[in-house]
Amino acid sequence: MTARFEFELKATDGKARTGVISTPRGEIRTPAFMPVGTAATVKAMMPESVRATGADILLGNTYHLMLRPTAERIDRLGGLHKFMNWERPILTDSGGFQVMSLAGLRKLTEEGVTFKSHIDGSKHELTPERSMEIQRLLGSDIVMCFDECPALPADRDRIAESMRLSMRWAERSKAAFGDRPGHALFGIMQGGLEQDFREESAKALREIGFDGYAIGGLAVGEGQEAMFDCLDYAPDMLPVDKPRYLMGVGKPDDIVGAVKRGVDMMDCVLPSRSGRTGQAFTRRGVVNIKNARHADDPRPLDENCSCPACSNYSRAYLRHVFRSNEMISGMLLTWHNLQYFQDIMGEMRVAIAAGRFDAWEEEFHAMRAMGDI
Ligand SMILES: Nc1nc(=O)c2cc3nc(NCCN4CCCCC4)[nH]c3cc2[nH]1
Ligand SMILES: [Zn+2]
Repeated sequence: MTARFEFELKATDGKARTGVISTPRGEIRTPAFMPVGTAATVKAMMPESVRATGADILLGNTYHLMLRPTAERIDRLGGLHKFMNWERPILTDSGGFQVMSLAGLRKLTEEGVTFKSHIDGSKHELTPERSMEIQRLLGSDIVMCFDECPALPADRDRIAESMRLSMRWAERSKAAFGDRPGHALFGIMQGGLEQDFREESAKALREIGFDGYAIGGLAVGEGQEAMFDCLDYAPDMLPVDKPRYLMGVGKPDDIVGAVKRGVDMMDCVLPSRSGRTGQAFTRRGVVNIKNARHADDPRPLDENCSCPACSNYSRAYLRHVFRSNEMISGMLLTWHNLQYFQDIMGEMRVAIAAGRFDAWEEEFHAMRAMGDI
C-alpha cells in the first residue's frame, strides 16, 4: 500500500492523456469520472454497486456534510470512508461553490463566507481554514482548496477580483492543509473565460504548488462552445506531470471533448440525477424511458451495456416502473447511466494508450448521430 500520492502518465495521444493516480486507498485510472456522493451516498446506489460500474473514486461535498450530519460527527464515527462504506479514494469539494448555489443569506468577505443553511436556516461560516479542517475530519483523500466561483456572465473586473481572492484563499488553504503524506491538496484555477486571467491564476497556483490542479469556474452556464474554447488553452497552463480536474462536467460529449483537450478527472451529478428522472444516456444518445414509444419494446436500453438494467430488463419494464414511480426505476437507470459513463472512460483510456483516440471519438459521435432506434 503506497503511503504517497503519485500520478504516473502512461500515454498521450494528441492532447489526450491516460495514467494512474496511486493513493493509499487505491489507484485511480485516468481519465477518470467521479460519481457524486453529496450526502455520503451516491443516490439510489449501494457502494458495492458504484464500484461494480467501474468507479475508482467518488466525490463528497463539504457544504452538505458540514450541515448534516456535521464533519465532527463523521469524524467521531471513524471518518467518511467508514461512515458510507466506501474504502476507495474520495475527493471532497471545498464548499464555496455549493454555498453560492444553495445557501441563503450569504455574506462574502476577505475572511470567507457566512451563510444560512438551506436545510434549517442555521448560520454557518466557511473560510479556507475551516474548509481544510472539515475535509480533514471527513478523511478525504483529495482535498480541494476553498475558492470562489463567480456566476457567469460577469464583467472582467468582477472576474479578476474574484480570481485574485481565490488565489489568496489558495495560499491560506495550503497553509492550513499542512503536510499530510498520502493526502493530496488540489488548487483550483479561476479566471472565467478570460485567457489572461486564467494564465495569472495558473501562475499563482504553480508558485504555491499543489498535488493536482482543478479547472474551476466552468460548467456555470457558459455553454459547451465557450467551455471548449477555454479548454483549448487552460489545461496546458497547468503542470504537465500533475492531474488536471475539470469540475462539474458533464454530458458525455462534454466529457469526451474535455479528455481530448487534456483533462484527467471530471465529476457530475448528471448520470445519477437524470437517471432518477428516467433519462438514460446510451451509445446512441439520450433515451427518455417514459416516452410512450417504449411501452411494448422488449429490447434492452442499450444492447452493448452489461449493467443490470440492460442485462435483465426490457424498455417496456423500465418504462412501467418509472410510470408506476417504483423505487427500482431510479436504481436501475442510475446504475445504467453510471456504468455508461465509466464504460466510455474505460474505452477512452484504451484508445489513448493505443494511439487511436481520434478514431474512437469519430465512432462515438457517429453512433450518437444515428440516434436511438
Ligand atoms: N470548488 C469549486 N470551484 C468551482 O469553480 C466549481 C465549478 C463548478 N462548476 C460546476 N458545474 C456543475 C454543473 N452541473 C451540471 C449538471 C446539473 C447540476 C449542475 N460544478 C462546480 C463545482 C466547483 N467547485
Ligand atoms: Zn445499461
